[in-house]
Amino acid sequence: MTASVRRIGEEQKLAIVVEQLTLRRGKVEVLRDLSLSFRECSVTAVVGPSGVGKTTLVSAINGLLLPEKGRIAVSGIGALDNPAALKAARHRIATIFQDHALIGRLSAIDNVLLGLADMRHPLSPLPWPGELRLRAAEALEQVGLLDKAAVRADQLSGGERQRVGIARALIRKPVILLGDEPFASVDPVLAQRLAENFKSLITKHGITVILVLHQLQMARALADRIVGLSGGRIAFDGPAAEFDADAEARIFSPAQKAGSRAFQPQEEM
Ligand SMILES: Nc1ncnc2c1ncn2[C@@H]1O[C@H](COP(=O)(O)OP(=O)(O)OP(=O)(O)O)[C@@H](O)[C@H]1O
Repeated sequence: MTASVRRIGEEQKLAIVVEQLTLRRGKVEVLRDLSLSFRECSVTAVVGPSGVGKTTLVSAINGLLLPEKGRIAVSGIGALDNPAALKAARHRIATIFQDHALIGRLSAIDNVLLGLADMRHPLSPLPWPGELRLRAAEALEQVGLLDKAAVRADQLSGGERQRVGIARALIRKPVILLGDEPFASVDPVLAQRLAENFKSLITKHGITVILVLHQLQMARALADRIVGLSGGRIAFDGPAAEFDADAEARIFSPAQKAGSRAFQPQEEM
């Protein structure tokens, strides 16, 4: 066992340790020898050009992608390298997905309850118990959507669906919350409100949060720390307040700022 993975049991302040992580998607090596750790109750924004591997990193932390090399350890669980650890991680980590991943024909509240799907048989015909419905209603209230609880997800706006996705993550009372562009489809004014509400929720519940964010203004406002990825590696790692124009330029080349994909991941030899 390597030093930083051992440290997770001893150093309570670390919630997650990523150590020398290398991950390939198809034939492309997306993340290369990446090491970083996340302190408990911290809010980290992961930024970088399109295709740089932000989603890949989040998917590795929530156990959806297994590292090819290196390891990921979560406080209280240890390395996520066996089925028992991955199962335990699923109980502690919740993820808000980029595409919301809602079921259109189900109501908002039933979609929120899907966050607890592992608590009962997936084909159970029984209604959800009252106390869990109450918990779902509370989660909807936290994102300001209680009045839409009975509305089908496919009749909600993009921003409302996004908020249902956030409520579905919150209902799990996660210790670690991962978000892949959680405010992407919300208009800027609502995104600002939602982000403020979100920040007070995570502060209140002492959750360790890692968010992939495209909007740098949002990253600076929401996060304590920014991690900037470029070329499969960490190009910036520091307090959000220090993520200045130079750091931004280092990560986003002018071509990428204009929307083209200048980043070319290293092809397999
Ligand atoms: N299922 C997959 N199979 C093969 N390659 C993939 C797969 N998913 C992603 N990739 C590739 O892996 C690389 C990293 O993708 P990833 O989604 O992690 O990037 P990202 O930084 O989150 O991008 P974006 O900001 O556009 O969401 C990209 O080059 C992408 O094309």
